[in-house]
Amino acid sequence: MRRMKLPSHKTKIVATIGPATNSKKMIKKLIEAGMNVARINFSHGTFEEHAKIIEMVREQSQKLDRRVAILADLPGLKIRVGEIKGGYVELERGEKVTLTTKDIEGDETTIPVEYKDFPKLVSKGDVIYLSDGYIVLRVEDVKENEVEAVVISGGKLFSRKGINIPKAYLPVEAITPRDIEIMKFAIEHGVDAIGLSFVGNVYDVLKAKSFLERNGAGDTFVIAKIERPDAVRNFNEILNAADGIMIARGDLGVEMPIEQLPILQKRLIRKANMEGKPVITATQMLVSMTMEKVPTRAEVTDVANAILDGTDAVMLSEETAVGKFPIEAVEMMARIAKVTEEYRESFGITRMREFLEGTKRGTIKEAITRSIIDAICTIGIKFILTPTKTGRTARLISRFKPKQWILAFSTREKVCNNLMFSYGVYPFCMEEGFNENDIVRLIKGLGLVGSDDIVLMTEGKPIEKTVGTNSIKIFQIA
Ligand SMILES: Nc1ncnc2c1ncn2[C@@H]1O[C@H](COP(=O)(O)OP(=O)(O)OP(=O)(O)O)[C@@H](O)[C@H]1O
Ligand SMILES: CC(=O)C(=O)O
Ligand SMILES: [K+]
Ligand SMILES: [Mg+2]
Repeated sequence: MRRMKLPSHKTKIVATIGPATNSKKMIKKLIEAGMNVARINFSHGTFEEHAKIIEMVREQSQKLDRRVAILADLPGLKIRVGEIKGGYVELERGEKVTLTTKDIEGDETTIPVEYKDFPKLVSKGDVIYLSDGYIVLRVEDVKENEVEAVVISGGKLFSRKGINIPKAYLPVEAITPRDIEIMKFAIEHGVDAIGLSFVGNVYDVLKAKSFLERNGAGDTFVIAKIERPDAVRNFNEILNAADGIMIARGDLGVEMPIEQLPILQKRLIRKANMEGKPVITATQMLVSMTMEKVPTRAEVTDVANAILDGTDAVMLSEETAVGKFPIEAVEMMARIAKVTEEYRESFGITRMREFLEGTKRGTIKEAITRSIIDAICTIGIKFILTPTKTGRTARLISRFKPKQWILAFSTREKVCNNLMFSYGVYPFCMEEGFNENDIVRLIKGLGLVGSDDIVLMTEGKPIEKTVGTNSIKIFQIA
């Protein structure tokens, strides 16, 4: 009998693949260390490189028999610095620099900006943030093709770093022509999920969703990245339309007063949890591990707190894309998750019940998933088994963060992959027409259950006008 071992952590780990990890060997190690979602940041690299990464992730995931979802993160409206001679320049306080829209190689005095209308976005006195706010400039003069500025806070500026002008009104659509090209590429390569950067309102999400649908990829997840104040203001509608959200703290921490981030993170996670939509907490979680083998105490605590806030997934960016210790960073997250999750039960269920208390969410699935929680608090249940068409039932159970694994069974590969964004859900891809006996046979065969174990299974028996999950049963394995 093949004995299967479930992962040691229920929190999902998203790792960005970059120059430090884009080889078969490193991808294999990332998966073994606990990576559940491979993120490709389309702001960097070429389609050729991206295609190779996708192929390697699929191949290694199959070889190791460990499911990994692929998230294509679009560049969106982010304005960026162009190429700089030698990779970076050192900007010093008080120096004058010219930001030009001409396509040149940058140096100490002239920095190229990859956005033609850049001078139209700023006026004298405006503050410009480079590299996630690490470097600050003030505008002195605006010309047709360039902006003169003075350095208020200096540092090393690397090629292709981001530019934020928090006050600027961006007149362009959140989904750029380049994003459309990338979505086409993503569809061709069967990517599971799209990360929509800088969404401002629900229409940005709906546009992306309808583009995917029109191109036969309506089952691709759309993760709305919350990284500007508009998105916070319009959060409820965005959440409603998106399949999941990412708290993109990098840009968010520049676009909004940074001290508001902790409370905002908690509020957004709570709302996403209540709707049963997966939420990823992103950026700088273990950033010191880009250079060091051991993270700071503050970083370890940040990961643990995000988990206690109710995040489904935690994300690594430069730590795994360009860092010196990518594997150690994933292993570190897995360790923090494992230990923290043991303490969350008293938090998770009680808290979610409190949140939902008094909210009338009159759907059958809502009632069913709430009663599952009653059941698992009453009797020792080994697993929650959920056959699912769209993954929705599994996600609604996942929001309570039960201590039992939620084993989800679906015939659709994409549905299974996208359950890799949800806390505590372990998906199995099944043959068309599978039934409840097939599920029991499978988990018995894998050694996940033995005789006398009690399991809970959700069911969807069509009756009258009702389709989808409409009942639960609790039974003992023979
Ligand atoms: N594929 C890559 N090639 C080169 N550098 C990369 C790559 N991926 C990430 N990086 C580096 O790691 C840093 C952090 O990664 P991250 O994915 O958060 O990107 P970002 O540029 O901050 O943008 P975004 O806000 O669009 O996600 C980047 O700024 C870049 O320096
Ligand atoms: C991930 C990302 O885009 C950010 O933190 O800004
Ligand atoms: K991006
Ligand atoms: Mg961002």
